[in-house]
Amino acid sequence: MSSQRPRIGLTGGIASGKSTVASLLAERGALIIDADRIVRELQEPGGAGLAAIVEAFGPAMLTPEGQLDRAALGALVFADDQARERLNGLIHPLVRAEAAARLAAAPAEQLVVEDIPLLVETGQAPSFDEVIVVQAPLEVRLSRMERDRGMSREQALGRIQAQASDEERAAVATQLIINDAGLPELEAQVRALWGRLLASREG
Ligand SMILES: CC(C)(COP(=O)(O)OP(=O)(O)OC[C@H]1O[C@@H](n2cnc3c(N)ncnc32)[C@H](O)[C@@H]1O)[C@@H](O)C(=O)NCCC(=O)NCCS
Ligand SMILES: Nc1ncnc2c1ncn2[C@@H]1O[C@H](COP(=O)(O)OP(=O)(O)OP(=O)(O)O)[C@@H](O)[C@H]1O
Repeated sequence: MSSQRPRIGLTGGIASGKSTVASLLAERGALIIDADRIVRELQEPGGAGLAAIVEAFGPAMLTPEGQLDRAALGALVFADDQARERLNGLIHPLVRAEAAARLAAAPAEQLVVEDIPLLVETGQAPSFDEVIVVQAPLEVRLSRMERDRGMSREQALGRIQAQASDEERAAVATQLIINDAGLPELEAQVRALWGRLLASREG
């Protein structure tokens, strides 16, 4: 077995099925580093991310209990490119530092998959040996966002437009997962991918 662990990234547009793919890989033994989860931890009261957000956008971004008002910040940044870029500039360096620390601390024998929704947007693709891209049809993604997150179609489209296109992500993918059918079909693709990742590690 090679001693050098491959760097594996997992990405895809909002509601494409990334977290589902991450869970299926975790079931097979991958360690998942979840960028969205790191963001949420940084945004807890007392976290460096929340302090930076309040400094940049003001106390209107807090609920009366002192938590991040996600709806208020989301309404601002998904309607205003400049505000979103400012938020990204504050949060992304903190996320990268925390992800790097977790990667360094991971057991050497375990395959680590970094689930990073904005991997392509943040220009990180060249740092990865593998870029797994999950894609699902636009209509399916929109109805998931309306169903699961109670978003209007306009809000859902605003988020999709704040991200890279399917073509941009496909251009840097080493593995495309097309999530356009049911869970058994998705599982079959993940099983094949896992076999290839293990084989390339051993090869
Ligand atoms: C704006 C916030 C408060 C909205 O919170 P909310 O609970 O509504 O959404 P959540 O955090 O669950 O994000 C859901 C999805 O939205 C998309 N998204 C989130 N932030 C961004 C962004 N800055 N640009 C483009 N898409 C984004 C991603 O696909 C993400 O998976 C939150 O997304 C946030 O703090 N974003 C900034 C940090 C970031 O860039 N996160 C993305 C992954 S590193
Ligand atoms: N093949 C599938 N068949 C049925 N439901 C699916 C399938 N793939 C994903 N889903 C469902 O679609 C929803 C969105 O999937 P998931 O949370 O994995 O997407 P995501 O890309 O991680 O989303 P986000 O960007 O919002 O974090 C979930 O409710 C999930 O159970």
